[in-house]
Amino acid sequence: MLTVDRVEKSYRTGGWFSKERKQVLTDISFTWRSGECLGVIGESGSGKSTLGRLLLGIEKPDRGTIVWDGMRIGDRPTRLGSISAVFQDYTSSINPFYTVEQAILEPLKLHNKTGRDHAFKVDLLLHQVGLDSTYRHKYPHELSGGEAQRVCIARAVSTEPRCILLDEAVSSLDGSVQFQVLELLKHLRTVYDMGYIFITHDIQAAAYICDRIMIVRNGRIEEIVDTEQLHEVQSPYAKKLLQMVMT
Ligand SMILES: Nc1ncnc2c1ncn2[C@@H]1O[C@H](COP(=O)(O)OP(=O)(O)OP(=O)(O)O)[C@@H](O)[C@H]1O
Repeated sequence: MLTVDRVEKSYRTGGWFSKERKQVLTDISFTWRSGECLGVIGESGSGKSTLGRLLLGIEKPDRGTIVWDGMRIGDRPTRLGSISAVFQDYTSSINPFYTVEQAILEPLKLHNKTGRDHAFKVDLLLHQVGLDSTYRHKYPHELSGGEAQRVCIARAVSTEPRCILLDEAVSSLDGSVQFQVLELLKHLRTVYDMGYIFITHDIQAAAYICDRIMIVRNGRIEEIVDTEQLHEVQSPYAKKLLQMVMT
């Protein structure tokens, strides 16, 4: 379980010596339950990716705590094997000089988990994301957007984390490919018994894959709602956001 308690985050604006700061996240508290898919939706600039970086321990909050099963997510041993990530920009997510096999093995090496059976493991992961063994020796520039994102997903899954944070992971893909990757994520979730934190501005994609949806506005949580009750959101902002996509 991931518990976020009264998290605040601001960034310095202006130059190095400026004392002015922009508040990006304010009083963020919620819980991610093991195995669930929690959507985080909001308009551009609402602080979704900043929240994602804090949840991954890449950045620290100014105030508040983020705790994974009682341990701080900022501590490397806590997050290794617990949470991994897939980002929107799949082209820069993979080292251009790495083959697909090297890219997939990278996190396993970090975990000292590369055994003699690594070729088998890569084949299995490729198969699970819908790619065949011939992809092992390809380079990123030889992949389509959908294929590259599948490789990123295989890499995120390789260490068998309990949660994958997906930050706009399907947003750059076109319609049918987006749908295929959402289907793949649904499938992998059952195979690996894991959950997701699904950051997106796309309510429809979130509604398709998520159990609960957290609506973020100007760095604050506006509302958290079960996806089944999405049409019953309470706050005027959430209602407006929904109307915009439903019409
Ligand atoms: N490292 C940083 N330094 C300064 N300001 C930042 C930094 N990262 C984010 N911000 C600011 O924080 C605000 C929220 O950005 P963030 O990327 O978290 O929003 P978002 O909801 O993910 O937006 P988008 O959907 O467009 O990616 C923005 O105003 C952004 O300019």
